[in-house]
Amino acid sequence: MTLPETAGPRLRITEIFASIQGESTRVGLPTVFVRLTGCPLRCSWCDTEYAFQGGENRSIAEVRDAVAAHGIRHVCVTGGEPLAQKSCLALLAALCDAGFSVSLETSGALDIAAVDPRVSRIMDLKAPGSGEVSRNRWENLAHLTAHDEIKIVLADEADYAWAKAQIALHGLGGRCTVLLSPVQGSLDPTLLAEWIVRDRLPVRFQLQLHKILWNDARGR
Ligand SMILES: C[S@@+](CC[C@H](N)C(=O)[O-])C[C@H]1O[C@@H](n2cnc3c(N)ncnc32)[C@H](O)[C@@H]1O
Ligand SMILES: Nc1nc2[nH]cc(C(=O)O)c2c(=O)[nH]1
Ligand code: SF4
Ligand SMILES: [Mg+2]
Repeated sequence: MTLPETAGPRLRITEIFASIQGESTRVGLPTVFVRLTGCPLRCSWCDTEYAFQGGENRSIAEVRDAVAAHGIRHVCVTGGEPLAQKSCLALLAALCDAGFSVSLETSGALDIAAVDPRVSRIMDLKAPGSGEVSRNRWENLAHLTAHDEIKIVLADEADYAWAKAQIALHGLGGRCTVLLSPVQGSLDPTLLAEWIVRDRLPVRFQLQLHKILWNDARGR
């Protein structure tokens, strides 16, 4: 007997929406976002606090079908902290099985080793200005491949100095793409761009494109 499609593990979901990918090397691609509810971190500058609670329970099949209904091949699983829900791993595999090109946005505080290798993992390293630097799971670095990306979000010049030191210490530029992104309204993007060029950093400068297009609107 086959189980109904709504059986099995359920995930707490804040929203599923179509937009333009605003971050990572996939920037600009039409993408469906699946935002999982809840996060064990509290980054001082988090722009998605509305995902800390609430949401609705959905089965993996329901999420997959809701994604498919948008008719877009790129999917970004984000949050909140997606890996804080155990069933996220099964969701990522199910989305890959369904033929989507899948990326995952994750804080870097949880183990990324069991994520399906077809998924591009966009992993933050939390800088001191986030207030969560102690949560970085440094063991994760060993699991990253050229298919993944590291993102460091910078609140100020001290965060930039920290990022520069970590890039050198861990040879981050040789592992995968390293994205440096300013906290909007906190660090002047032009200054960050100039520091990167001055220091010849092996990184990719990033602005959150969706905020340029839609400001801080929810579901964009
Ligand atoms: C909302 S988080 C969700 C995924 C996961 N919890 C994480 O931190 O990667 C998605 C991405 O948005 C970034 N982000 C959140 N608030 C930001 C802000 N104010 N400025 C720039 N990036 C921000 C995070 O650093 C992360 O890379
Ligand atoms: N357009 C758009 N692109 C994004 N890329 C990563 C996002 C996220 O919140 O993780 C995000 C988001 O919230 N909106
Ligand atoms: S880990 Fe991600 S969702 Fe959680 S507080 Fe930090 S930026 Fe926000
Ligand atoms: Mg966002």
